[in-house]
Amino acid sequence: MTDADLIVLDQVNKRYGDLHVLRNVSLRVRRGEVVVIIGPSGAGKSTLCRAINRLETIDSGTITVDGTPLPEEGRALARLRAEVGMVFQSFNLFAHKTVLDNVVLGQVHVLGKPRAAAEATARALLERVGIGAQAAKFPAQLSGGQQQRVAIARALAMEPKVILFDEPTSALDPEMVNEVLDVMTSLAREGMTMVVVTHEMGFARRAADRVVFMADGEIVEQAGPETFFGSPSSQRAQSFLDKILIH
Ligand SMILES: Nc1ncnc2c1ncn2[C@@H]1O[C@H](COP(=O)(O)OP(=O)(O)OP(=O)(O)O)[C@@H](O)[C@H]1O
Repeated sequence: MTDADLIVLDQVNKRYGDLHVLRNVSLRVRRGEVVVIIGPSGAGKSTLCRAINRLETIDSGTITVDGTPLPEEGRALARLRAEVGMVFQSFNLFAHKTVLDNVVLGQVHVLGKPRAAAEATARALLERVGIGAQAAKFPAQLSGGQQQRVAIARALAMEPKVILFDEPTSALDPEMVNEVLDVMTSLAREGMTMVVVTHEMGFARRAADRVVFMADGEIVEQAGPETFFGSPSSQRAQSFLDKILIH
C-alpha cells in the first residue's frame, strides 16, 4: 500500500453456500479516484461494495480503508460507515423525518456535531445537490431522483473519505437518471473518491478514471475508460459490451 491508496482489497473471497461470489478479488482505490465497476448481473459487484462497508463479511483476504483493517463492531464500525459513505439503489431515507433531518441526524449522533452546525451543513449540501427548497418536506413527497439526491447529501454530510454508489440510478424513472448522474459527475470533478457500480456506460465514459470489469466473482480486467470501451482486452468484456451497447 502507498499513501495514495485509500481502499485496498487483497485476495478477498466470499461464498454464499456453494456460490463463490468473490474470487481472489484484489483492488486498490487511490485518493481522488473514480472507479466504476461494471459487469453482468450476479458478477459480485454489489457484494464487493457491501464488503468494503462491512455490510457483508468476507471469508478470507483483507480489506483496509486508509490503512486500517475493517472493524468488527461498535463505535469503530459506525465511524467506518461515516468515512465510507454508501448510496444504494433504494434510497433508504427515514420516512418519518424531514429531508433536512435525514441529512442532520447522522452528523449529530455519529459525528457529535451541535444541531445548529449540523443544520447549516445540511442546508448547504441540499443546495449543492439542487434540492434546497425541499428541506421541510418528507421523503414520500419527493420524486425518486430528488430522494436519491437527499441520500447523496446525507452521505456527504458525514465528511466521507469515499462514497460507494451501488446502482444509484437503477430504481429511477428514466427522466430522473440524469439529474442524479449530473450530481455524481460534479462530485467526481471536485475530486471526491468514488466507487460506482452502475450500468450507465455514459457515466463510466465521462467520469471514470478507471473501469473495473467483473464477471463470475472475478475482476476480469481494468483500464481507463478510453482503453476499456475502445478495445477491451478480454473476450468476456467484449461480449458484455456488445450486448449492452447494441441497444
Ligand atoms: N445474501 C445472499 N445470499 C445468497 N446469495 C446471495 C446473497 N446476496 C447475493 N447473492 C448472490 O451472489 C451473487 C452475486 O450477487 P451481487 O448482488 O453481488 O451481484 P451483482 O454483480 O451486483 O449483480 P446485479 O447487477 O444483478 O446487482 C448472485 O448470484 C446473488 O444471487
